[in-house]
This record gives sequence, C-alpha cells and structure tokens, in this order.
Amino acid sequence: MTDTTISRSIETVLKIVNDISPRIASAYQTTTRNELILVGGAALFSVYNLVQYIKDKSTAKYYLPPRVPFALPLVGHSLYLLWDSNQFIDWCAKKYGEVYEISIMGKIVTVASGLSGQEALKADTDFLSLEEGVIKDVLYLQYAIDKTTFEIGFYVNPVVAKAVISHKKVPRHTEGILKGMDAGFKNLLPATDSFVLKDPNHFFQRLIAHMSVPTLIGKEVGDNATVIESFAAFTADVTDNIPIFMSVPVVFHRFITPYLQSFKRHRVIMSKFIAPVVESRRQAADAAKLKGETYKAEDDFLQGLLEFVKPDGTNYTADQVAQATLLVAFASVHTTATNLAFCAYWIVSRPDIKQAILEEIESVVGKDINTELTYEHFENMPYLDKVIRESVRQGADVLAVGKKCLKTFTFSNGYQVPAGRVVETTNRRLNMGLSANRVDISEMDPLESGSRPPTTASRDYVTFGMGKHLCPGRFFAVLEIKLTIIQLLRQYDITPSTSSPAHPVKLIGGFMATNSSAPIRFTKRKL
Ligand code: HEM
Repeated sequence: MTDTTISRSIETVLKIVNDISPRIASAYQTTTRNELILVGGAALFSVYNLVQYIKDKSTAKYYLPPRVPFALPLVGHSLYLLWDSNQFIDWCAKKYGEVYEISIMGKIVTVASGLSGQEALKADTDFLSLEEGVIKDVLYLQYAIDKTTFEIGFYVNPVVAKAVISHKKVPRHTEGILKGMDAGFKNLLPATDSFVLKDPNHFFQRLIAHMSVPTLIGKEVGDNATVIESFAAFTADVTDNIPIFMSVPVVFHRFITPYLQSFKRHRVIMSKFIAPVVESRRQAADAAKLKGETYKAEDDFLQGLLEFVKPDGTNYTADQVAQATLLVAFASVHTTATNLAFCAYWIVSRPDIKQAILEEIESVVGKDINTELTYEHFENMPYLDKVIRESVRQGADVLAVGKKCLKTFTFSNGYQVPAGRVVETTNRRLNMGLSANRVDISEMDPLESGSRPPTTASRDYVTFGMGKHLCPGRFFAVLEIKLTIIQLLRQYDITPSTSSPAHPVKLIGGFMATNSSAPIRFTKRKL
C-alpha cells in the first residue's frame, strides 16, 4: 500500500466518523437506560458470536469432535458443570460419544472419556503437555520458580522418583516415615485426651511434610521446622494466587507478580537450608574418594537429585538442587494430603468401615498400641488396601488433568485436537463408570476394587494417571496414607464433630475434587 492510499483511507474513515458521531450522540441522549442495556447486550452477544465464528473458521481444517450446544455467552457450559457436573458429563457422553468439545468460561476444551480418555492420559508430552497446560496456564507455576527448576521438576524428578521410591525401594522408608509421623502428631495435635481438630486440612498437609522431609529431602533437615513448614505450604502459596491471576489479563501479570510473591520465601528457605546439605554430602563423597574409602550415600530423593548427571556430563549446582526440592513438594504434599483426607473422612463418615479396619489392625499388629509397626504388618492388611483404593478412586476429578495440545493430536477414532487447545479427561467417570453420579455416603463399597492394590493403575483407576507418566510417587504416597490411617486409628477414635455427616469429596467449580474441611473429633484410645 502507498502513502497516498493510506492517507486517503484515513480521510474516508474520519469523514464517516464525523458524519455519524452527532447521530450517535443524539441517539444516546434520547434512549432510555433499558434500551441501552438491551443494545449493549445484543452488541456483546454479536461480538461473542463473531469471535466464536472466527475461531471456528481457523479450525475448519481439522476433523473436530462434536461441539456440545447450549453454551451461554462468556461462561459457556460452566454453569451446567457447577450445577451437576456428573449428570452433565453423562448426558454429553450419551449424546455426543467419547470425545466432544465444551466451553469452560468461554474457552473451548476437548473432553475425552472412555478409550479416548485413556489415550489422552497416555499421550506423549510432545502432544499433550501437563507442564504447558494446567501447570503454566492455570497455576502459573512459572512465576514461582525459574527455568532450571522447571527443567529438573519435569525431566529429572520422574527419573529420580522411579529410582528412589519405587515399589522395591519404598519399604526402606517405613522407619523414617513413622518417625516423622510421631513428630508430626506431637507438634500438630493437642496433648489432651479429646479435642476437635478445627482445620484438618492444615493438619494433613503439615503431617505429610513431617513424614516426607526426612525421607525425601534428608535426615539433616528432618526436624527443621522452617523447612517442614515451607515444604507443606509451597503448593498452597502457589494456588492461593490463582483467582487473582485468573481475573487479571496475562499481559498485566508481570506488574502484579512482584506484589504476590508469597512463594518467594520458599526459594530463600531452600537455598539457606538445603543447599549446604548438598554441598556437605558432595564434600564427604569427594573426601572418601580421595582416601580410597567407600562412601555410604543416603538413599533419599535429594541424593538422587544431587547425583543426577546432565547430558553434558555435569551435575546441577547445590542451589539448583535445593530449589528443585520445591517441585518434589509440589508433586507430593497436596496430592497425598488430599487423598489421605479423603480416606480419613470416609472412615469418619462410615463407622462400619472404621470398625472393619480396626479389627484388621488388631488382628495383624495386636491390641497393644506400643507395638512397633513394620512394613510386614501392613503388607498383610488387605481390607485397608481396599478402603484406600476406593477412597482414591472416588476422589478423582470429574474433569481432570488439563493437558495442552502442542501438536495436532488424533484419537484412534479419528477426532482431532488442534494445537493450543486444552484436553480434559473424565477421570471420575473413567474410575466409576455409570456410578459416577453416586453421591450417597452409604453407597461407598471398599470391596468394589476386588483384590487390586491401591498402587495398581487400571482402566477404572486412573487417579495416578496412566501409561508413561503414571505417577512414580504412588508407592510412597500410599505408604504414607496407610501408615497414617493405622497409627491414627490405633491412637485415636476419630468421629464427626457435629451430627451432620462430613461429605468426603467436594467439587470446586463443579468438577475439581477436593476433600471436606469439616472439623473432626479426636478421642484418645485407652491403653
Ligand atoms: C496420592 C498422591 C498422588 C497423586 C494422586 C498423584 C497423581 C499423579 C498423576 C495423575 C500424575 C500423572 C500426570 C501426567 O499424566 O502427566 C503424576 C505424576 C507424577 N507424580 Fe504423582 N501423585 C501423587 C503423589 C506423588 C508423590 C508422593 C510424588 C513424589 C514424591 C509424586 C511424583 C510425581 C512425579 C515426579 C510425576 C511425573 C511423572 C512423569 O511425568 O513421568 N507424586 N502424579
């Protein structure tokens, strides 16, 4: 375009504006408030439809799954999810099949259930990425940690977890977990014979941190209250900011993040306390090597991280390793605490289940609460295994995972997901099938999973994921949950603090599962 064409176009636009602006001003003065609201609403609706039309045109070349109709402007299908997500998801699956598109707060997402749901869960990260999806787009974890920590968290932590807390290695953490639990009980519970725990979530998260810090991070900081508190609180500090980030456009985030850096302190704490541990372990290993002695390395996650060799043959620095422990906390504390809470609330809500677990504990460990627990004890508690598996199964999100499509993804039925779109899987429906709607507490049946252990994934048990990215921390998480339930029930009777039953699973936004936060009464068992 030449300069003259541009200036002519500008002149024409200005003329049109000059012509119509007095007319707009006079129309505005003579129009009533209701008419203005109506016109404004209609304009908004048209803009919304125009945006959808443009978006639809840009994806016309794909073989897209059916789009569920009846989306409302701006909120899409969110209100239906909020109202009764299980029923809405059932209705969509019946009407549109395994894969379909819905709009959540105006954003189109692909929902995959059945076989397609399994395919989405198993997909390679080159196609469907958790890191680029919920982790960066919803949790904005990139504001809390730097690029190297991200790299360690997503590419090194899975390798280390598979090596350090595998099914075979996890029994050796029993003693450390029990020690941490004892300290947790002492630090977090009142010494009185009977009390009501008003904030059980705080207790469960801190307890998990007490058990995990000595076993995952290291004995050296096993009773360091600052590290334990930071390990427990990191995830909550990240997630607390979500509503703020969601309500402010992404371009403005960099202006507000400096004021929302509650998570910054965790980086400082890890550098201060964990980096010296890394240095001193490395120095001890070097000194032993110089003297020709064998160095007895620790057997924890931190050791796995500090020994990890990068493709260029070097190790991560002490500070980088220290920062990376925050991502161990991120992967483990909230997930394990929530599932421990689900289990505890089922036990609180179902006295029959509690009684059956107690009988099993007494038959395996005996009645004396001073008898020390061993790994062999709880290997022989099949009923408790079933309760844990069923609680974890029931606690799945209705719509889960939120992986972002990085390259066109094609399901085996031919339907496609274009790059940039988020894929949600119907985990609760995958787990529970047609009984996903079941909400009555009395209908929870621990025997439903048969004899499969709580760490074995299957088509109807996807809470730990599926395929290549199946959670490598599940053996450790289940060990912590199991030990906690046994010790809690040996020492206390746990009951609801009010007459209304605590519903173990609650849904945020209608589709994200979280545990009840109802207070729990603890009554010390007599010796
Ligand atoms: C009940 C507790 C837990 C639940 C429900 C859970 C859930 C999950 C899920 C669903 C995934 C798969 C994500 C995907 O599809 O990409 C996953 C991956 C992962 N989890 Fe867990 N997790 C739990 C505990 C833990 C613990 C205790 C640790 C470590 C100490 C851990 C470490 C990891 C790691 C490193 C990955 C990434 C695996 C990979 O990408 O290959 N998790 N977890």
